[in-house]
Amino acid sequence: MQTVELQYPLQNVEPNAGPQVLAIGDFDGVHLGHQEVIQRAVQRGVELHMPAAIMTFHPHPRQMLGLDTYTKILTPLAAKQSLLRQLRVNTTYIVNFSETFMRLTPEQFVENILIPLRVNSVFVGFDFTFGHKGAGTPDTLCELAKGRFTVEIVRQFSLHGSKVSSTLVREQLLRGDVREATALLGRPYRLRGTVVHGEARGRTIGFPTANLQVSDPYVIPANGVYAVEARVGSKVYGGVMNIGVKPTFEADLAEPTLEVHLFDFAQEIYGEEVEVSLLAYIRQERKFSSIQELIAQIASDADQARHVVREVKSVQSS
Ligand SMILES: Cc1cc2nc3c(=O)[nH]c(=O)nc-3n(C[C@H](O)[C@H](O)[C@H](O)COP(=O)(O)O)c2cc1C
Ligand SMILES: Nc1ncnc2c1ncn2[C@@H]1O[C@H](COP(=O)(O)OP(=O)(O)O)[C@@H](O)[C@H]1O
Repeated sequence: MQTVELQYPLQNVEPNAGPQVLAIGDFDGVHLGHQEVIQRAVQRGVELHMPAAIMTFHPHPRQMLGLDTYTKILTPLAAKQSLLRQLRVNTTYIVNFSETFMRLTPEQFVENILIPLRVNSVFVGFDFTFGHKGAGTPDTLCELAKGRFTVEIVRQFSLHGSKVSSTLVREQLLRGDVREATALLGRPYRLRGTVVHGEARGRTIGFPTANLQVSDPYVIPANGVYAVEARVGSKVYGGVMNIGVKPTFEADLAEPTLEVHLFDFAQEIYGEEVEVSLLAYIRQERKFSSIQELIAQIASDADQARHVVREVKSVQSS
């Protein structure tokens, strides 16, 4: 997959780039609804013998527009690119969501961006909006195409009776419902970060925990204990993660810490990148009246998490 960064006005579009199929959207989360739009575009590309491209925006438009609740993201750019590659997208256009780009009218977006890219068919979700203040809708896009490209509007994708959306995924994560988030995403929710030093207390209680400093402004799931899988280098380990403020030890931590105890693992990994997949929520974090009680509880959490990891592995291999 090639990645092309676009600045407005366009400069680096090859003048004789062939016609192509294009799916447009923010695609934060690359959830099942997004996957439907993307897969339909990819499929059409195959049928028409044309490359399939995705157009996405960076930074996230809602972030640029200062809508507070959306400053946290589900899939940072690198994760999104890797998912798009797996979906067999040929090109990803990353449009710099600048002040100038933000002010384009729907007509300018079509004439100055889509037409120069020689789009043959454009796929968008039913609730897609574009152009200054989101004035353009899928219907506007059909009108502005004036027969030069086709527009396919992908209808609402639902699961368990609800519209699959990035907002719903966020809500489920903030409630700790990672199983539902997994269902909506079509894969577990993943967080990437670097292992940093903590208080070096974990090893003294028999459960060393790799403290994760996340690499991007991720949506952090609800505080609590989770069964996880964690990729360290090229290997994946089962583990148990605590997201929280450690009330047993700390008076008032402002930000939750993310710490993972990896099963059957004994290496020093400070400074390394770890990618954690959240598999299941186990329990709320709480304050224990003694360290012994906390240790016993962590041991039981670890047993439960091992069970979940085994279950997930057996489903994957069946
Ligand atoms: C599975 C697991 C569950 C945990 N649950 C709690 C908890 O309920 N309450 C709490 O205060 N700390 C909890 N902790 C955090 C421990 O207090 C923490 O790992 C320990 O203090 C080590 O911290 P350090 O990495 O800074 O050395 C949990 C940790 C793990 C790995
Ligand atoms: N099974 C394990 N799971 C997580 N980290 C481990 C494990 N075994 C060794 N480590 C190492 O130990 C560190 C965690 O030890 P800990 O005593 O909790 O210290 P810290 O407070 O610095 O996190 C990890 O960052 C990692 O380098």
